[in-house]
Amino acid sequence: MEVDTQHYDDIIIGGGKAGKTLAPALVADGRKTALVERSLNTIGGGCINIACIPTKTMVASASVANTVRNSAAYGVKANTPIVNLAEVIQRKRSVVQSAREMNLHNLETALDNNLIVGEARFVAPKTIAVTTTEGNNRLLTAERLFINTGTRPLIPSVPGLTEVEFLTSESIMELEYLPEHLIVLGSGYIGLEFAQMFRRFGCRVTVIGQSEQILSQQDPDIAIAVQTVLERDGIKFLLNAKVLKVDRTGKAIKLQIQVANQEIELQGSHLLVAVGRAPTTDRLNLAAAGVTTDVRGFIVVNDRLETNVPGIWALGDINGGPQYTHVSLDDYRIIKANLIDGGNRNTSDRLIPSCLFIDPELAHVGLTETEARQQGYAIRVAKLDASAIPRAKTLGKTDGLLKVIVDTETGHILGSSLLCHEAGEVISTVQMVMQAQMPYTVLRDGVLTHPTMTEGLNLLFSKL
Ligand SMILES: Cc1cc2nc3c(=O)[nH]c(=O)nc-3n(C[C@H](O)[C@H](O)[C@H](O)COP(=O)(O)OP(=O)(O)OC[C@H]3O[C@@H](n4cnc5c(N)ncnc54)[C@H](O)[C@@H]3O)c2cc1C
Ligand SMILES: NC(=O)c1ccc[n+]([C@@H]2O[C@H](COP(=O)([O-])OP(=O)(O)OC[C@H]3O[C@@H](n4cnc5c(N)ncnc54)[C@H](O)[C@@H]3O)[C@@H](O)[C@H]2O)c1
Repeated sequence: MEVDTQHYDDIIIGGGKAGKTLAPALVADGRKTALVERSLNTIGGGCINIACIPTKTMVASASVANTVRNSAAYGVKANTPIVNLAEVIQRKRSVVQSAREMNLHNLETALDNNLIVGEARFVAPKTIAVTTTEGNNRLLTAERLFINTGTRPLIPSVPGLTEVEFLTSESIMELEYLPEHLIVLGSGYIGLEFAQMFRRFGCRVTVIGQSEQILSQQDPDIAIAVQTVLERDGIKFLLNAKVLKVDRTGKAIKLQIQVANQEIELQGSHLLVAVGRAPTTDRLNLAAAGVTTDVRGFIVVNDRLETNVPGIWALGDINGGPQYTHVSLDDYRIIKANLIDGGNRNTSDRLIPSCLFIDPELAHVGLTETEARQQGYAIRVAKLDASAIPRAKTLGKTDGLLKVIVDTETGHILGSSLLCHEAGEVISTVQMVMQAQMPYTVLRDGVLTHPTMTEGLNLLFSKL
């Protein structure tokens, strides 16, 4: 078989947020660069195709359904909303399609023929083999390689699970009809976003969590506040639960579950599995490159994102760091600073915010109260009910709890969790004050526009 071999300065394997942003930067730096992406349907990476953008597009539809359903409270009469899931999915597809086309255009402009569409695997330390989607076998070698291949849904080993047709975060976004009763396995980010979305579309929803608390990394008071809000929407929770067996009987999926000391049976029409993400390293043949992975299969890197093999870096979810698009983007910035701009950046100096896109949103930055205490800080904690914020009252969006943790000695903010309308936006203000290492009094006394959700920070910090 004839194999075409080409040499590059740099090869990027996988075009997630980091990889697709790095490619044009390397080209602009004068490097002969190739980017290998698995298929034309995945151009642009997970975020735009199967993750952040499609989910938030569908969350927007769920929010409209909810607004219409509750319109009478605002003095506006509307009929009960009818959700046409096929049309919701069509809207999602069109948002994804336009993002993918833009990404393809950008990559082709930057890389020309060096955007290679096919799955890559290592055959030697600095050599990868790619069978392109057109069926050509290519060998590519490079001085430097950047791995940015992301993750896929983790499927737990539950007896019977693989014999029933279950949903993942990808297939649930292709359903054409609303589930009658959606069971969600996993009470983390993906589980909760889909649970509320489908509840607001009009489905019965039950969430199964293995711990006593949902969102296990959050403080208990915040996790309970989130659960309360979701229960008010009509979502049922089974916590401290272990699924023992899954079966299908006719159209129903039947779960045998141990909850505390009791064994119960739960039946639903659909089952979504959302218990975390697995790295896509298994098909990369990293052994041929000598790249080390951890026990879960994520690539081990140092704080400059270097693997154990000189000249090979790993960026984004695949390196085992926090799984967010903005972290993957910052991984790109670290590489650019160190390899292009002559700087010296690492992962240790960055503050990473996050936002769970339920309604109200839950945004977080820095340490939780539990973490601050574990790390030995002397702290002051303030909490504010979202209903105290004037803007929340005007909008009729008074659910939520805002919390901040401050270092008693320095007055610096150590962390904050905001469960309120537009929390994902408001948290950036807290983050900037933290990054600037300003005292919390800046947010207590700063003149903030009235009436905005951010103004709630005046009230929150006044409680300290
Ligand atoms: C349902 C869902 C919702 C999410 N919502 C949010 C959110 O709202 N905000 C947020 O910040 N994060 C969110 N995330 C997390 C976010 O999507 C990821 O952290 C982010 O996409 C990681 O990007 P990455 O750079 O690691 O690579 P990815 O975006 O995962 O891209 C990796 C690319 O590599 C390609 N690839 C894999 N193997 C190969 C190979 N062997 N050869 C060639 N190409 C290969 C893949 O096709 C893919 O295109 C969400 C995740 C999910 C699953
Ligand atoms: N808005 C956002 O930024 C956003 C949205 C979705 C996903 N993400 C990212 O994607 C990552 C993956 O999301 P996820 O929800 O799959 O993972 P997760 O880690 O957020 O939550 C997984 C949950 O499943 C539970 N679990 C694990 N095994 C289980 C089992 N066998 N039975 C029942 N429960 C089990 C865990 O205790 C955990 O609560 C997130 O951690 C986040 O970084 C971000």
